[in-house]
Amino acid sequence: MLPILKTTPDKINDKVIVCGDPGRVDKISKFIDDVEEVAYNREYKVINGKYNGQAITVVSHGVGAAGAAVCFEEIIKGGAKEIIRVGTAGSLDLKIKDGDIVISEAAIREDGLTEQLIKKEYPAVADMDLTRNLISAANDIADKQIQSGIILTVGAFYPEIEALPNNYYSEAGALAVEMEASVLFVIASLHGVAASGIFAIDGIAIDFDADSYNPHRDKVDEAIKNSSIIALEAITL
Ligand SMILES: O=P(O)(O)O[C@H]1O[C@H](CO)[C@@H](O)[C@H]1O
Ligand SMILES: O=c1cc[nH]c(=O)[nH]1
Repeated sequence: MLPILKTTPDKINDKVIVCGDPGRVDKISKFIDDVEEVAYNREYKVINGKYNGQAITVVSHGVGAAGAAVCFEEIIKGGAKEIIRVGTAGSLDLKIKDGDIVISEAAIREDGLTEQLIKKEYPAVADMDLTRNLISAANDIADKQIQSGIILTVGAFYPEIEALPNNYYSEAGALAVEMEASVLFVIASLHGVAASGIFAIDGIAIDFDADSYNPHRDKVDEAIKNSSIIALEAITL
């Protein structure tokens, strides 16, 4: 039993797409054949289906490191061998705008969780082959140029007395910020599982202004749709 996903290991396919929002699982399911809802417990919605004739699982992991880590550990226990995260992220580079797409080669471990699993010196890197597949599928599908590079994973979404470290890592060349990729890459690497990520940009997150954050716009939806198709192509190449 996978107690928090509330399903059994035989329901998890080798190829898994993960995303934060359970609603995005439904959107991705529109591109998949023979869709079967497997489980829906807490923020974790699990569906199975086929893409390019190959068995695929799609799972939501919610917002933030701790809940996502539970999902990643359980899908790997269930037998996942290749995992791609389809997410949204804020831009840390003024040349990368709303509706653009970023592919992650590695993630900075400001997630607040993975240091409880392994020392911070251990890198959070994406699998090279899956990342290459994403870049190649993106070049075939998207009509805009797609950037790939290092992204930032942070534990907090809303800053308080302390600011988010967005500007610091922007200066260091990070392309975008989100909240789960480093967790995925560390846990996947520790288990010898391949993982990568693709992100729809939903705003500029340099001098992050949480009050103006609004991912619910057509150009972001379009980038999420394209990212989903690119991920499905990449994982079945
Ligand atoms: O759109 P998702 O996949 O949830 O990704 C991003 O959006 C959420 C914040 O709104 C965080 O989970 C962040 O990583
Ligand atoms: O964590 C996130 C996700 C999307 N956009 C942001 O600015 N931050």
